[in-house]
Amino acid sequence: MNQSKEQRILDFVLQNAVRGDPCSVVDTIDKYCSQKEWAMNVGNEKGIILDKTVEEVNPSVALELGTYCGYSAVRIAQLLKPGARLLTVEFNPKFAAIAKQMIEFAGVHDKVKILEGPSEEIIPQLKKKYEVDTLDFVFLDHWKDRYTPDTILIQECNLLRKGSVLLADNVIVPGAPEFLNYIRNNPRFQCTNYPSHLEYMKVKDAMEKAVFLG
Ligand SMILES: Cc1ncnc2c1ncn2[C@@H]1O[C@H](/C=C/CNC(=O)c2cc(-c3ccc(F)cc3)cc(O)c2O)C[C@H]1O
Ligand SMILES: [Mg+2]
Repeated sequence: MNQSKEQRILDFVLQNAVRGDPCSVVDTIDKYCSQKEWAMNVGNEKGIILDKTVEEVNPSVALELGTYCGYSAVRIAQLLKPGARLLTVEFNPKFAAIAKQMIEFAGVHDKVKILEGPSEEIIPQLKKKYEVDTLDFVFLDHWKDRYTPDTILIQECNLLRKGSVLLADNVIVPGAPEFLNYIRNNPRFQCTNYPSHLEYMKVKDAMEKAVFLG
């Protein structure tokens, strides 16, 4: 049975990266996806924006929507303080299995929990089933038409506190126009746009940061 692209990315990491070294895992995925096969990892240019935001927030509890191969989960996890945790949501079991192996190889599995299922089912379970009080940081990188409904759902589930930070990938390409309209016109959020480029390409993209004002 021929391999998937995601399996080829994982195999390349297992053969070329350094076990237990998150940086080498991230760099190895970037090497593969820039030289061999493009894939929708946040990439290094937008990854630096992600890193700076995570360092600024220094979250105790972080949520990621759209794990995919685990690239951004590894980036986020390596920046977390002791005792802090990342919950990452992925509904494709094949991607979840790849990401699990990627995260374990990187040595950050004690900080990351992959929650398998659709975000609209997982988000309402965060408080009771996953013992979340509030979310300090949310990275949105799943289907772009889910950014708005899930941001609304997160608020309805009382998961944000004053100062919680949302960071959304791809607000230019593929684009999340409805989300930008919603979040920029919502007085409960303070928004900042970070122009960048699509991962591994010269195409313009951007990330949007939204701070919840309470
Ligand atoms: C609702 C829900 N719940 C749980 N997991 C969910 C979910 N929706 C998607 N997911 C999971 O997240 C991942 C999906 C991410 C969607 N991301 C994208 O579609 C995406 C697409 C591009 C892109 C840009 C230019 C092009 F020409 C082509 C593609 C670039 C990116 O950075 C992306 O994140 C995998 C999927 O199984
Ligand atoms: Mg993305």
